[in-house]
Amino acid sequence: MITDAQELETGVDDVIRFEGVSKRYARQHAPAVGDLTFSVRRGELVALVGPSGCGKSTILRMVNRLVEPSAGRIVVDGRDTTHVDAVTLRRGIGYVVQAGGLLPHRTVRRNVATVPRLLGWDDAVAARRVEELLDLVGLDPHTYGDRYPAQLSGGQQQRVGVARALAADPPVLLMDEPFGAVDPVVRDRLQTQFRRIQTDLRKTVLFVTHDLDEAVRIADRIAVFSPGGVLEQFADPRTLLSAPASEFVVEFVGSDRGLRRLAVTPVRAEDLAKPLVLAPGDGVEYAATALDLDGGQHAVVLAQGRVLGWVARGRLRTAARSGSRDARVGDLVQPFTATVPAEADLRSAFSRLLAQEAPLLPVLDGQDYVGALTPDVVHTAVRRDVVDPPG
Ligand SMILES: Nc1ncnc2c1ncn2[C@@H]1O[C@H](COP(=O)(O)OP(=O)(O)OP(=O)(O)O)[C@@H](O)[C@H]1O
Repeated sequence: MITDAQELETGVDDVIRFEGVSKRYARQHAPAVGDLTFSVRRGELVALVGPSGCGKSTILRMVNRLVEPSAGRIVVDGRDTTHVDAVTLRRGIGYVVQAGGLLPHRTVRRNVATVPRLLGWDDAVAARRVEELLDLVGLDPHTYGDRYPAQLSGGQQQRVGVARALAADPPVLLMDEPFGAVDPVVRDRLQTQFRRIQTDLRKTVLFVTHDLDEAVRIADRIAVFSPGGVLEQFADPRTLLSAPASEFVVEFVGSDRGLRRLAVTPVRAEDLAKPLVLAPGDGVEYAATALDLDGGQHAVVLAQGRVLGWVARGRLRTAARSGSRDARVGDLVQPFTATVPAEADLRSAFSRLLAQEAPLLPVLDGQDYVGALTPDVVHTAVRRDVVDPPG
């Protein structure tokens, strides 16, 4: 039992706090984790990354006391975990492992209901909760509820694992390589879906992954560890990629960190290109002259604030030279096959740009045109982060 006297002060927002925590396994010469101090705020997703054997799983498993620290203490929600009965502690903390860690002889429903049953929930309440959670993770309860884990794909098993960890609505989730056992396409989908769930539920999450790109995509902050569980840097993804704090982190994030940074760099209105804007009714002679004066190679064609497409300077010149007095910009306009939402990140925006023929893409805030994305815009935005790192 926890008494008020045992409640420990934490920073208002700290839900998990490591205070000088070390772990030395029996018969191991070097510590797996050495003198670790850091904390995770309420509603935050922190990814633990680092090379194999650097102590990530050990750190995670000390939170729910599957591994006991050799020194220091871990405070969860204001309580020193060593003062909480380990079984009670574990029931209050969701735990997701690779491949879902499902019980093979239990149906999906029974797997998800594991903790509610242990907590003695009423059967009807638990059953309702199970349906709700399967829906949340995108599995139709009627189709999948009565299947056994072996009758599911890897990605589906993983989703059941997430549903099971969320079943008793724990404030804290520990996830150990949860998407490690599925192929990259499924992994991508699971990450997106989990990020969406997390935006709604705002759990406090510790997430172990080998995959730096996964961490960059889903984490609010990333903790990079070197062998011996040494915390090298703890920062938001953009700062980590823009301003690595040590040689070890530079090496770990790799020479392509500029590319990785695209995923966490927003498209900013002030960076966008502002090509000449024409109307479909403008005559081609006027348009060709205007574009010459503007100095750009392309113009965007708008009608009542809506994007119709683009025209190239060369095409306008040719049409103007051919002397057709009635020719209008609207006759030459080429539609965009894609647009970029203003809230997009540069990685998705740039990949849309690469996938189509036009040398620029319109960026839209809702339906409104706010500027154009070009390769130069991408370059400027990424360079700015290097010169002027965030945070
Ligand atoms: N039960 C154990 N007994 C002895 N040594 C252990 C035990 N569990 C882990 N270790 C050692 O502790 C160190 C850290 O292991 P841990 O599994 O925490 O690392 P990790 O970063 O999660 O590795 P990986 O990314 O490969 O899963 C390793 O050197 C490992 O061999």
